Amino acid sequence: MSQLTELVLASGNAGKLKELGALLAPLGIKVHAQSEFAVPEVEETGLTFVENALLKAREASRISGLPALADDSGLAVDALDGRPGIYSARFAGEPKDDGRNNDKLLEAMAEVPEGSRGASYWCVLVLLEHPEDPVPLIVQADWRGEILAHPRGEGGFGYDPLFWLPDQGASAAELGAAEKNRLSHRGRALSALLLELERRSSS
Ligand SMILES: O=c1nc[nH]c2c1ncn2[C@H]1C[C@H](O)[C@@H](COP(=O)(O)OP(=O)(O)OP(=O)(O)O)O1
Ligand SMILES: [Mg+2]
Repeated sequence: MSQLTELVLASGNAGKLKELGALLAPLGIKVHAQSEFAVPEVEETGLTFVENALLKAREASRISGLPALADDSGLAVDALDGRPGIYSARFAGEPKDDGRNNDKLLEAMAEVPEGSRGASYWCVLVLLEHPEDPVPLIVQADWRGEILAHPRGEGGFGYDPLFWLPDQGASAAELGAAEKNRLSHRGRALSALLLELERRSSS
């Protein structure tokens, strides 16, 4: 890929925009929200994070005329056989709502004992140079934690108040923004994406 100086973030999620924007802006990459181009929310019909991220990136790139970065992510809970997974945003139905999703997760985990409450956040990032890009740059990363029995913290978004990090002694919603970005599935996926971009542009 030629030098990446400008892109559209193919997401309507304010939490993702904030986190990815904070990581990309210092690199001199001009980041546009897809709302600037009135990109509509695409139906996430894929069965994997990769497929859904591709759908979102392609639509945003097509409408904006810019390279597009999409994030499809979610929470896979061990005791729920990996649910809600790709359905994380719609776990409690439409319209999607973080509060109702968290309530539903607490309810689903009510009988699960301490020691069996492990879970992983997953983040897939897809970068398309243009809508017909045949070689999308694709990376994925996870973040291990445990599901709390009660919410803690005010930061982050989504399931963060229920995502406990034993090593930090904090929920994801109790971390500072920079610390979350350093540790998280999203922050680490973006590091991998930037490495791969670097490798491509220098070869
Ligand atoms: O760091 C995170 N902290 C908390 N929750 C998170 C995180 N990362 C993903 N999640 C949850 C939020 C949502 O329930 C689902 C993503 O769903 P996902 O379809 O990728 O995003 P979305 O619909 O909110 O926005 P969009 O598709 O426009 O990017 O996983
Ligand atoms: Mg979505």
